[in-house]
Amino acid sequence: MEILPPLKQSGTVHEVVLKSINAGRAHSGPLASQETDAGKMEHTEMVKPETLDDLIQILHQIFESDSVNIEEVQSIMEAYESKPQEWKKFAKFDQYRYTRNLIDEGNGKFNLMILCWGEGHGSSIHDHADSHCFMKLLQGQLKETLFKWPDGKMHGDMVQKSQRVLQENQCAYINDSIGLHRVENVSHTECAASLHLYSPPFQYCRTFDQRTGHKNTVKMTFWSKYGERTPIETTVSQENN
Ligand SMILES: N[C@@H](CS(=O)O)C(=O)O
Ligand SMILES: [Fe+2]
Repeated sequence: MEILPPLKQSGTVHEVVLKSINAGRAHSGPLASQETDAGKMEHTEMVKPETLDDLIQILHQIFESDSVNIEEVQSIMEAYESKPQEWKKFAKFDQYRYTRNLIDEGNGKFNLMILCWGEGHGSSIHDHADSHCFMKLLQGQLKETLFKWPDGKMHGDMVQKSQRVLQENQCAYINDSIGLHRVENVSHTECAASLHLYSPPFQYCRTFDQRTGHKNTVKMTFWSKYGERTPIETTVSQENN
């Protein structure tokens, strides 16, 4: 089994220092980096989001900028300690499939949503439409299996690159250059909830048949938006992938 590629390729040592949100923010925004004498140790001061609302506010600030620092977003999302009472109003489960529940449209820069996974629920193998995808575990565990893009002259199953189990509060990252993935709640007794941030937002993605590598474009819909069930007439049969 292979470890997922590091997000940061440089030789710089990166240290994240958590600050309380009340301790005041650096002028440059939620995260400020500085080099030491050696020029190798990079210290990062980061505001720790105390609540989900804090986290959303910080994400809005970060995404005001045109360039996204993947590590920064991942660290901020990981630093939020999941408290179910803060997000349970968005977490709506379905008996048959995982649900996608929109929380925030991030000023058009990102979509933030909670995905609710019942026992045994999973996604098909899919891409992320050239967007950044951050996925933080709010409750339970999820298994993520990473696949290579099919190369057209495939014989047999799609090639699996790695597999890992994400634990509560961990935040994973994927984009199309890293590969494709499938996410599953393999537990037969526990449900799971995950917080996903996609930037830029997207409505369509492609799903892949594990045996043949054949792909399909699917429209992704929301089971609920801002805590309200999406009206039935606007939901199509394909609720998710
Ligand atoms: N990317 C999937 C969820 S997951 O399996 O990462 C979605 O947005 O529905
Ligand atoms: Fe995904």
